[in-house]
Amino acid sequence: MTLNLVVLPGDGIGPEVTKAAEDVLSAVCKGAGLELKMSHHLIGGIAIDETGNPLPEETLAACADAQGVLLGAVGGPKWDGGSVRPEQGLLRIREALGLFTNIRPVRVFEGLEHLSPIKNAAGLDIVIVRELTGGIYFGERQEGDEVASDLCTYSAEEVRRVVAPAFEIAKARNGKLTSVDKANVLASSRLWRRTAEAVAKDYPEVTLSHALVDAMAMHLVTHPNDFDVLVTENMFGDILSDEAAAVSGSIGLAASASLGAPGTPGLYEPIHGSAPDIAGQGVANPSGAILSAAMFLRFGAAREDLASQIEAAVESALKAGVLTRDLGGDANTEEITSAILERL
Ligand SMILES: NC(=O)c1ccc[n+]([C@@H]2O[C@H](COP(=O)([O-])OP(=O)(O)OC[C@H]3O[C@@H](n4cnc5c(N)ncnc54)[C@H](O)[C@@H]3O)[C@@H](O)[C@H]2O)c1
Ligand SMILES: CC(C)[C@H](C(=O)O)[C@@H](O)C(=O)O
Ligand SMILES: [Mg+2]
Repeated sequence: MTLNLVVLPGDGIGPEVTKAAEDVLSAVCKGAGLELKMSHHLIGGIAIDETGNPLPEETLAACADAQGVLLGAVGGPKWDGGSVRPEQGLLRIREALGLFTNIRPVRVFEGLEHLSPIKNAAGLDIVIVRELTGGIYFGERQEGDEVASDLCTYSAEEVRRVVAPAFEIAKARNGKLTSVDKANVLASSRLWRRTAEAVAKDYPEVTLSHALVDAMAMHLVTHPNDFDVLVTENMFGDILSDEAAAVSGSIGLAASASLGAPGTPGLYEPIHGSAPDIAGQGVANPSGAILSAAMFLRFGAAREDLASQIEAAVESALKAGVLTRDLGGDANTEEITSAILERL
């Protein structure tokens, strides 16, 4: 069997962390007798520099043909203020591939409990399911000098199609789902809540509760262990997932999978950005990218066994104290990657 993966390294630390993830994927596939074909394409700032377009047609065509896409990160100060922005490439690829479900697991790894900024995070293991192709990110935008607006629109179908997989994930875990919204203010959130309630009827084994996003932001730093699976709209999910990742010790640890209709290619990327402050130094934490590669094997290749192998190797390297700077250590990207490779 051949796995066909498109790699989009992007900007800043993107190429540093995707290189580490590629090395790990190659090793695991080789060990399992799987052929892994990888091709590299442009996205983000580097794509603007080379083609004027943050998502060249050629990149999109390659992604549409692949089994999965591994992305590093896009953006950076070089392109800030320009009329074309690297982030547009990322939003366009999510939209073009129809990646409406973004799965962002967050865990406090054994041995790293002390790195959490909160005292009761030990054992944290939650999954944030973020809607990824709707809401304020994709609504009508008006940008004037004195007035600007971004419209947040959701249809019931857009809510249903992301809430349903969140229920599936909750059903396979502890049967607990929290839907996060701002239903005390926003009409789109009231539709979100009603729709979640309607979908709940198909999942009698899952207990659905609701939380307002401001309170949820607080719960994540006071008693995050009370939660298991969260589902929420695009912007709330963006913010809460960075917060949850910080609670786990570092944003460098957090992975994600963005999925669309069955049979279509998913996008696998760490949740962090291009980290311009450390780019080019070889010190970025590649764990989020490597764990995203594991999610590719799980969701894009149906190889749960190989995904678990990678996750166990990452956990073991971290537990052994091979830590990058963001985790208080002095290992560089290459050293943590080697430690993970040794454990595979
Ligand atoms: N998916 C993406 O491509 C993505 C995601 C978020 C931000 N961005 C873009 O990235 C650029 C920088 O954004 P930002 O600074 O707000 O967020 P960021 O996630 O890039 O960085 C925030 C902080 O976390 C640190 N950090 C992030 N990833 C790390 C890693 N793997 N190892 C160690 N430390 C890490 C950085 O050094 C920085 O101090 C912006 O242009 C933004 O739009 C892109
Ligand atoms: C870079 C940006 C467009 C992106 C988002 O807001 O979705 C990022 O923050 C993320 O979390 O993937
Ligand atoms: Mg984000």
